[in-house]
Amino acid sequence: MPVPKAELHLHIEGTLEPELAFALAARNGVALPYADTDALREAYRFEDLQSFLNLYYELMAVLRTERDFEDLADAYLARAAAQGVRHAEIFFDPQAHVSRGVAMDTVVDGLWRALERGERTHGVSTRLIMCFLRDESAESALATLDAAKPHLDRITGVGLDSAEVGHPPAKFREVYEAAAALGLRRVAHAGEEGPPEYITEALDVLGVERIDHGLRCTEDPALVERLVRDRVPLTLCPLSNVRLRTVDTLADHPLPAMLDAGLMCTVNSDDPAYFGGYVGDTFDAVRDTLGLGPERLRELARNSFLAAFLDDDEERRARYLAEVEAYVFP
Ligand SMILES: Nc1ncnc2[nH]cnc12
Ligand SMILES: [Zn+2]
Repeated sequence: MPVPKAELHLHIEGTLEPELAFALAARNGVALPYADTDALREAYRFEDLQSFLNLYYELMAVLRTERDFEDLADAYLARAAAQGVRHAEIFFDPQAHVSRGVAMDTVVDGLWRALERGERTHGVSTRLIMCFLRDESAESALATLDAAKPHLDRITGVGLDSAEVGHPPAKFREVYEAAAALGLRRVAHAGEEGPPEYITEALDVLGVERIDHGLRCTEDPALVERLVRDRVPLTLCPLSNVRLRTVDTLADHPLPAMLDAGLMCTVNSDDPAYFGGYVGDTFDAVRDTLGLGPERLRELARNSFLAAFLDDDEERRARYLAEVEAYVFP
Protein backbone atom coordinates (compact mmCIF):
# COMPACT_ATOMS: atom_id res chain seq x y z
CA MET A 1 0.00 0.00 0.00
CA PRO A 2 1.39 3.44 -0.96
CA VAL A 3 1.95 6.15 1.66
CA PRO A 4 -1.33 7.92 2.62
CA LYS A 5 -1.49 11.38 1.10
CA ALA A 6 -3.73 14.29 0.15
CA GLU A 7 -3.82 15.63 -3.37
CA LEU A 8 -4.21 19.42 -3.38
CA HIS A 9 -3.56 20.35 -7.01
CA LEU A 10 -5.71 18.37 -9.38
CA HIS A 11 -7.84 19.68 -12.26
CA ILE A 12 -10.73 17.26 -12.68
CA GLU A 13 -10.86 18.05 -16.42
CA GLY A 14 -7.19 17.01 -16.55
CA THR A 15 -8.12 13.48 -15.46
CA LEU A 16 -9.98 12.84 -18.73
CA GLU A 17 -8.22 9.72 -20.04
CA PRO A 18 -8.34 9.11 -23.83
CA GLU A 19 -10.52 6.01 -23.37
CA LEU A 20 -13.11 7.95 -21.38
CA ALA A 21 -12.93 10.86 -23.84
CA PHE A 22 -13.86 8.51 -26.70
CA ALA A 23 -16.57 6.80 -24.65
CA LEU A 24 -18.16 10.16 -23.76
CA ALA A 25 -17.80 11.38 -27.35
CA ALA A 26 -19.73 8.33 -28.54
CA ARG A 27 -22.38 8.71 -25.82
CA ASN A 28 -22.92 12.39 -26.67
CA GLY A 29 -22.52 12.22 -30.45
CA VAL A 30 -19.48 14.51 -30.39
CA ALA A 31 -16.92 14.09 -33.19
CA LEU A 32 -13.29 14.15 -32.04
CA PRO A 33 -10.61 15.10 -34.59
CA TYR A 34 -8.52 12.02 -33.67
CA ALA A 35 -8.89 8.56 -35.23
CA ASP A 36 -8.47 6.65 -31.96
CA THR A 37 -6.91 6.78 -28.49
CA ASP A 38 -3.42 6.16 -29.89
CA ALA A 39 -3.75 9.10 -32.27
CA LEU A 40 -4.97 11.23 -29.38
CA ARG A 41 -2.06 10.19 -27.16
CA GLU A 42 0.27 11.21 -30.00
CA ALA A 43 -1.01 14.77 -29.53
CA TYR A 44 0.29 14.80 -25.94
CA ARG A 45 3.62 16.37 -26.85
CA PHE A 46 3.57 19.83 -25.40
CA GLU A 47 5.86 22.78 -25.99
CA ASP A 48 4.60 24.84 -23.08
CA LEU A 49 1.52 25.55 -20.96
CA GLN A 50 -0.47 27.08 -23.84
CA SER A 51 0.02 24.11 -26.19
CA PHE A 52 -1.34 21.85 -23.44
CA LEU A 53 -4.26 24.17 -22.66
CA ASN A 54 -5.33 24.13 -26.32
CA LEU A 55 -5.85 20.35 -26.20
CA TYR A 56 -7.24 20.43 -22.65
CA TYR A 57 -10.01 22.86 -23.66
CA GLU A 58 -10.64 21.09 -26.98
CA LEU A 59 -11.29 17.72 -25.33
CA MET A 60 -13.75 19.23 -22.85
CA ALA A 61 -16.27 19.19 -25.73
CA VAL A 62 -17.13 15.60 -24.72
CA LEU A 63 -18.27 16.67 -21.23
CA ARG A 64 -21.92 17.60 -21.60
CA THR A 65 -24.17 16.02 -18.98
CA GLU A 66 -24.27 15.61 -15.21
CA ARG A 67 -23.48 11.96 -15.73
CA ASP A 68 -20.32 12.83 -17.71
CA PHE A 69 -18.96 14.90 -14.83
CA GLU A 70 -19.96 12.18 -12.38
CA ASP A 71 -18.17 9.48 -14.40
CA LEU A 72 -15.09 11.69 -14.73
CA ALA A 73 -14.81 12.29 -10.98
CA ASP A 74 -15.62 8.68 -10.17
CA ALA A 75 -12.79 7.44 -12.41
CA TYR A 76 -10.36 9.88 -10.78
CA LEU A 77 -11.32 8.87 -7.24
CA ALA A 78 -10.87 5.17 -8.04
CA ARG A 79 -7.38 5.75 -9.46
CA ALA A 80 -6.38 8.16 -6.70
CA ALA A 81 -7.55 5.81 -3.93
CA ALA A 82 -5.49 3.00 -5.43
CA GLN A 83 -2.44 5.26 -5.17
CA GLY A 84 -2.92 6.09 -1.48
CA VAL A 85 -4.93 9.32 -1.78
CA ARG A 86 -7.08 9.72 1.37
CA HIS A 87 -8.19 13.31 0.70
CA ALA A 88 -8.47 15.27 -2.57
CA GLU A 89 -9.09 18.98 -3.14
CA ILE A 90 -10.36 19.11 -6.68
CA PHE A 91 -10.22 22.06 -9.08
CA PHE A 92 -12.82 22.61 -11.76
CA ASP A 93 -13.08 25.28 -14.47
CA PRO A 94 -16.74 26.43 -14.71
CA GLN A 95 -16.08 29.08 -17.38
CA ALA A 96 -14.75 26.42 -19.76
CA HIS A 97 -18.11 24.66 -19.53
CA VAL A 98 -20.57 27.55 -19.24
CA SER A 99 -19.02 29.09 -22.38
CA ARG A 100 -19.97 25.87 -24.26
CA GLY A 101 -23.54 25.98 -23.05
CA VAL A 102 -23.10 23.55 -20.14
CA ALA A 103 -24.71 25.01 -17.02
CA MET A 104 -22.92 25.49 -13.69
CA ASP A 105 -25.59 23.25 -12.09
CA THR A 106 -24.76 20.40 -14.47
CA VAL A 107 -21.08 20.57 -13.58
CA VAL A 108 -21.44 20.93 -9.81
CA ASP A 109 -24.32 18.46 -9.44
CA GLY A 110 -22.50 15.83 -11.51
CA LEU A 111 -19.19 16.20 -9.69
CA TRP A 112 -20.92 16.26 -6.33
CA ARG A 113 -22.69 12.97 -6.92
CA ALA A 114 -19.36 11.25 -7.42
CA LEU A 115 -17.72 13.04 -4.49
CA GLU A 116 -20.55 12.21 -2.11
CA ARG A 117 -20.11 8.55 -2.91
CA GLY A 118 -16.33 8.96 -2.91
CA GLU A 119 -15.81 8.42 0.75
CA ARG A 120 -18.04 5.36 0.94
CA THR A 121 -16.85 3.73 -2.28
CA HIS A 122 -13.22 4.80 -2.42
CA GLY A 123 -12.45 5.97 1.13
CA VAL A 124 -11.46 9.44 -0.11
CA SER A 125 -12.68 12.69 1.49
CA THR A 126 -12.91 15.64 -0.88
CA ARG A 127 -13.29 19.39 -1.28
CA LEU A 128 -14.19 21.34 -4.43
CA ILE A 129 -12.26 24.43 -5.53
CA MET A 130 -13.69 26.53 -8.34
CA CYS A 131 -11.04 28.13 -10.56
CA PHE A 132 -11.27 31.35 -12.54
CA LEU A 133 -9.62 31.37 -15.97
CA ARG A 134 -7.04 34.15 -15.74
CA ASP A 135 -6.98 34.68 -19.52
CA GLU A 136 -10.67 35.63 -19.31
CA SER A 137 -11.79 39.01 -17.97
CA ALA A 138 -12.19 40.03 -14.35
CA GLU A 139 -15.89 40.66 -15.13
CA SER A 140 -16.30 37.08 -16.29
CA ALA A 141 -14.73 35.85 -13.04
CA LEU A 142 -17.20 37.98 -11.04
CA ALA A 143 -20.12 36.59 -13.06
CA THR A 144 -18.82 33.07 -12.39
CA LEU A 145 -18.67 33.69 -8.65
CA ASP A 146 -22.22 35.00 -8.86
CA ALA A 147 -23.41 31.91 -10.74
CA ALA A 148 -21.79 29.71 -8.08
CA LYS A 149 -23.72 31.30 -5.20
CA PRO A 150 -26.46 28.62 -5.10
CA HIS A 151 -23.72 25.98 -4.74
CA LEU A 152 -21.53 27.51 -2.06
CA ASP A 153 -22.42 24.79 0.44
CA ARG A 154 -20.45 22.45 -1.82
CA ILE A 155 -17.58 24.74 -2.87
CA THR A 156 -14.76 25.23 -0.38
CA GLY A 157 -12.60 27.71 -2.22
CA VAL A 158 -11.55 29.57 -5.31
CA GLY A 159 -8.43 29.26 -7.47
CA LEU A 160 -6.88 30.89 -10.50
CA ASP A 161 -5.58 28.91 -13.47
CA SER A 162 -5.06 28.85 -17.28
CA ALA A 163 -2.49 30.94 -19.23
CA GLU A 164 -0.38 32.70 -16.62
CA VAL A 165 2.03 35.10 -18.32
CA GLY A 166 0.42 38.49 -18.99
CA HIS A 167 -2.40 37.80 -16.52
CA PRO A 168 -1.07 38.87 -13.12
CA PRO A 169 -2.99 38.03 -9.96
CA ALA A 170 -3.94 41.67 -9.28
CA LYS A 171 -6.34 41.52 -12.24
CA PHE A 172 -8.57 39.42 -9.93
CA ARG A 173 -8.39 41.50 -6.75
CA GLU A 174 -12.12 42.27 -6.70
CA VAL A 175 -13.38 38.73 -7.22
CA TYR A 176 -10.99 37.39 -4.54
CA GLU A 177 -12.24 40.04 -2.10
CA ALA A 178 -15.80 38.98 -2.87
CA ALA A 179 -14.89 35.31 -2.46
CA ALA A 180 -13.26 36.01 0.91
CA ALA A 181 -16.37 37.88 2.04
CA LEU A 182 -18.40 34.77 1.18
CA GLY A 183 -16.13 32.67 3.42
CA LEU A 184 -14.34 30.89 0.58
CA ARG A 185 -10.73 29.71 0.90
CA ARG A 186 -8.28 31.16 -1.62
CA VAL A 187 -5.48 29.64 -3.68
CA ALA A 188 -3.93 30.62 -7.03
CA HIS A 189 -1.55 29.24 -9.61
CA ALA A 190 1.55 31.44 -9.56
CA GLY A 191 5.16 31.02 -10.60
CA GLU A 192 4.49 28.11 -12.95
CA GLU A 193 5.54 29.98 -16.09
CA GLY A 194 5.07 33.44 -14.61
CA PRO A 195 7.67 35.41 -12.61
CA PRO A 196 8.21 35.28 -8.83
CA GLU A 197 6.45 38.67 -8.57
CA TYR A 198 3.17 36.89 -9.36
CA ILE A 199 3.67 34.74 -6.24
CA THR A 200 4.15 37.83 -4.08
CA GLU A 201 1.11 39.46 -5.67
CA ALA A 202 -1.06 36.37 -5.12
CA LEU A 203 -0.17 36.50 -1.41
CA ASP A 204 -0.42 40.27 -0.95
CA VAL A 205 -3.28 41.21 -3.26
CA LEU A 206 -5.41 38.05 -3.41
CA GLY A 207 -4.70 36.82 0.13
CA VAL A 208 -4.13 33.23 -0.95
CA GLU A 209 -3.33 30.56 1.64
CA ARG A 210 -1.46 28.23 -0.73
CA ILE A 211 0.45 28.77 -3.94
CA ASP A 212 -0.23 26.33 -6.78
CA HIS A 213 3.14 25.48 -8.35
CA GLY A 214 5.28 28.35 -7.02
CA LEU A 215 8.22 26.79 -8.82
CA ARG A 216 9.84 30.07 -9.80
CA CYS A 217 10.07 31.32 -6.19
CA THR A 218 13.62 29.92 -6.27
CA GLU A 219 14.64 32.93 -8.38
CA ASP A 220 13.99 35.32 -5.47
CA PRO A 221 15.83 34.53 -2.20
CA ALA A 222 13.80 37.09 -0.21
CA LEU A 223 10.58 35.46 -1.40
CA VAL A 224 11.88 32.01 -0.45
CA GLU A 225 12.70 33.35 3.00
CA ARG A 226 9.15 34.71 3.34
CA LEU A 227 7.54 31.46 2.14
CA VAL A 228 9.66 29.46 4.59
CA ARG A 229 8.98 31.84 7.49
CA ASP A 230 5.22 31.90 6.89
CA ARG A 231 5.02 28.16 6.08
CA VAL A 232 3.15 28.91 2.85
CA PRO A 233 2.34 25.57 1.21
CA LEU A 234 3.41 25.09 -2.41
CA THR A 235 1.50 22.54 -4.45
CA LEU A 236 4.26 21.42 -6.80
CA CYS A 237 3.57 19.21 -9.81
CA PRO A 238 6.90 17.75 -10.98
CA LEU A 239 5.57 15.57 -13.83
CA SER A 240 3.59 18.54 -15.16
CA ASN A 241 6.71 20.73 -15.07
CA VAL A 242 8.58 18.19 -17.22
CA ARG A 243 5.76 17.79 -19.76
CA LEU A 244 5.21 21.55 -20.04
CA ARG A 245 8.96 22.13 -20.21
CA THR A 246 9.33 24.43 -17.23
CA VAL A 247 12.14 22.05 -16.23
CA ASP A 248 14.28 20.15 -18.76
CA THR A 249 14.06 16.72 -17.14
CA LEU A 250 12.76 15.38 -13.85
CA ALA A 251 16.38 14.98 -12.69
CA ASP A 252 16.71 18.78 -12.95
CA HIS A 253 13.65 19.48 -10.78
CA PRO A 254 14.41 21.78 -7.81
CA LEU A 255 12.18 19.84 -5.37
CA PRO A 256 15.09 18.45 -3.29
CA ALA A 257 16.69 21.91 -3.03
CA MET A 258 13.31 23.44 -2.17
CA LEU A 259 12.82 20.93 0.65
CA ASP A 260 16.39 21.55 1.86
CA ALA A 261 15.59 25.29 1.92
CA GLY A 262 12.73 24.57 4.33
CA LEU A 263 9.86 25.29 1.92
CA MET A 264 6.56 23.60 2.72
CA CYS A 265 6.33 21.52 -0.44
CA THR A 266 3.65 19.09 -1.52
CA VAL A 267 3.64 17.04 -4.72
CA ASN A 268 0.58 16.62 -6.91
CA SER A 269 -0.43 15.44 -10.36
CA ASP A 270 -2.08 18.58 -11.90
CA ASP A 271 -3.53 16.96 -15.05
CA PRO A 272 -2.59 13.30 -14.69
CA ALA A 273 -4.26 12.04 -17.88
CA TYR A 274 -2.01 14.37 -19.88
CA PHE A 275 1.23 14.33 -17.91
CA GLY A 276 1.96 10.64 -17.55
CA GLY A 277 1.05 9.87 -13.98
CA TYR A 278 -1.21 10.20 -10.95
CA VAL A 279 0.05 11.39 -7.58
CA GLY A 280 1.31 7.98 -6.44
CA ASP A 281 3.28 7.74 -9.68
CA THR A 282 4.66 11.20 -8.86
CA PHE A 283 5.84 10.06 -5.42
CA ASP A 284 7.52 7.04 -7.08
CA ALA A 285 9.16 9.25 -9.71
CA VAL A 286 10.62 11.74 -7.22
CA ARG A 287 11.87 8.82 -5.11
CA ASP A 288 13.52 7.08 -8.04
CA THR A 289 14.79 10.05 -10.06
CA LEU A 290 15.47 12.66 -7.39
CA GLY A 291 16.62 10.21 -4.74
CA LEU A 292 14.16 11.33 -2.05
CA GLY A 293 14.36 8.95 0.91
CA PRO A 294 11.62 7.78 3.28
CA GLU A 295 11.82 10.81 5.58
CA ARG A 296 11.49 13.26 2.69
CA LEU A 297 8.56 11.26 1.27
CA ARG A 298 6.96 11.22 4.72
CA GLU A 299 7.46 15.00 4.92
CA LEU A 300 5.67 15.45 1.57
CA ALA A 301 2.78 13.28 2.74
CA ARG A 302 2.60 15.05 6.12
CA ASN A 303 2.66 18.48 4.43
CA SER A 304 -0.20 17.47 2.16
CA PHE A 305 -2.50 16.93 5.14
CA LEU A 306 -1.20 19.96 7.05
CA ALA A 307 -1.91 22.17 4.02
CA ALA A 308 -5.34 20.64 3.31
CA PHE A 309 -8.53 22.61 3.95
CA LEU A 310 -9.52 20.27 6.77
CA ASP A 311 -9.95 22.98 9.41
CA ASP A 312 -13.61 22.00 9.75
CA ASP A 313 -12.60 18.42 10.58
CA GLU A 314 -9.42 18.45 12.66
CA GLU A 315 -10.19 14.98 13.95
CA ARG A 316 -9.94 13.64 10.43
CA ARG A 317 -6.71 15.54 9.78
CA ALA A 318 -5.22 14.08 12.97
CA ARG A 319 -6.24 10.58 11.86
CA TYR A 320 -4.63 11.05 8.45
CA LEU A 321 -1.46 12.47 10.00
CA ALA A 322 -1.26 9.51 12.36
CA GLU A 323 -1.49 7.18 9.35
CA VAL A 324 1.44 9.02 7.74
CA GLU A 325 3.60 8.72 10.87
CA ALA A 326 2.76 5.03 11.26
CA TYR A 327 3.50 4.20 7.62
CA VAL A 328 6.48 1.93 7.02
CA PHE A 329 8.16 2.58 3.66
CA PRO A 330 9.06 -0.61 1.79
N1 LIG B 1 -0.91 23.37 -15.09
C1 LIG B 1 -1.88 24.25 -15.30
N2 LIG B 1 -1.58 25.57 -15.25
C2 LIG B 1 -2.52 26.47 -15.46
N3 LIG B 1 -3.77 26.18 -15.76
C3 LIG B 1 -4.13 24.89 -15.83
N4 LIG B 1 -5.31 24.31 -16.10
C4 LIG B 1 -5.12 22.98 -16.05
N5 LIG B 1 -3.85 22.70 -15.77
C5 LIG B 1 -3.20 23.87 -15.61
ZN1 LIG C 1 -2.69 23.32 -12.22
